[in-house]
Amino acid sequence: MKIALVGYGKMGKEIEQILIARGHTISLIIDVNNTADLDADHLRDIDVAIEFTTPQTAYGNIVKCIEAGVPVVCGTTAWLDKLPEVEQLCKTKQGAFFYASNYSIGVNIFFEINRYLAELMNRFGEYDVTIEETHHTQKKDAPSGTAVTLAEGILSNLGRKRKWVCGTTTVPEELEIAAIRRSIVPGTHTVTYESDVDSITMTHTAKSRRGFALGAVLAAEFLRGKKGVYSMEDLMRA
Ligand SMILES: NC(=O)C1=CN([C@@H]2O[C@H](COP(=O)(O)OP(=O)(O)OC[C@H]3O[C@@H](n4cnc5c(N)ncnc54)[C@H](OP(=O)(O)O)[C@@H]3O)[C@@H](O)[C@H]2O)C=CC1
Ligand SMILES: O=C(O)C1=N[C@H](C(=O)O)C[C@H](O)C1
Repeated sequence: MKIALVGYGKMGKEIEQILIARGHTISLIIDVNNTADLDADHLRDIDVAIEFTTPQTAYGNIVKCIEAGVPVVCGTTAWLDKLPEVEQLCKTKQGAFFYASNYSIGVNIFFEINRYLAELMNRFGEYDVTIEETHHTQKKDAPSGTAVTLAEGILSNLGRKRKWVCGTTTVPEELEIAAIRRSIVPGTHTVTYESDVDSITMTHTAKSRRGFALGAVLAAEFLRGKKGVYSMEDLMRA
């Protein structure tokens, strides 16, 4: 496939290595210095654009690609208030869009266990639940997109929690997310259920960015030739 890499930071460079290893061609690289090149002319022969930039720039980049008729795989976090607009644009333009807060296969298995455990815990009110995420100090957003997805999985399955908060809370209906920034950690997420007598802890630890990058390339291969909006649940069940 001919790929446009939109964002050439830590993830853009990791994805480039996986693309080359899987025989794809990187036909266009857009970074902060050449955003004007993200237009229909430069995107003409591109099969899929892979977007990993910043919370402030992702939405604009996605719109430009979809308007140019190019399918987009996006991994950028903390812009999702605009997701309904992207979904609408996809319908209007017959476009294709794939989003995941985390492209690692292991995390997506973890998401499924998280939803199942939350449902099970409805019967056991003596357990309180919290989320903790740890990332490198260059990360721009908090909590992580992955922690938000974990929180949403708990909120939609565990009746006694109403909303998530980033930081500490003493309100029983609030789900606490602790966001820790430490050196070079690629991404660690822990869900803990705690009662007076014991605790249950589930942790996913990314050993590097390779798992995120591989998942994003698998998503690009999945999206080629499709129309509509997709997620890792579609990819994992394909
Ligand atoms: N879904 C997933 O699996 C994963 C998601 N992420 C998310 O992906 C995003 C990027 O992460 P990461 O690569 O680590 O971050 P980096 O900061 O390393 O890379 C982002 C890059 O985008 C560039 N950039 C800024 N503005 C634009 C623009 N308008 N167009 C194109 N490029 C631009 C930045 O340039 P400059 O630095 O010069 O401003 C930088 O090189 C984050 O939101 C992160 O949370 C990360 C890992 C996995
Ligand atoms: O910024 C990162 O590095 C990561 N961002 C994603 C997130 O916000 O969840 C995914 C992963 O944890 C790494």
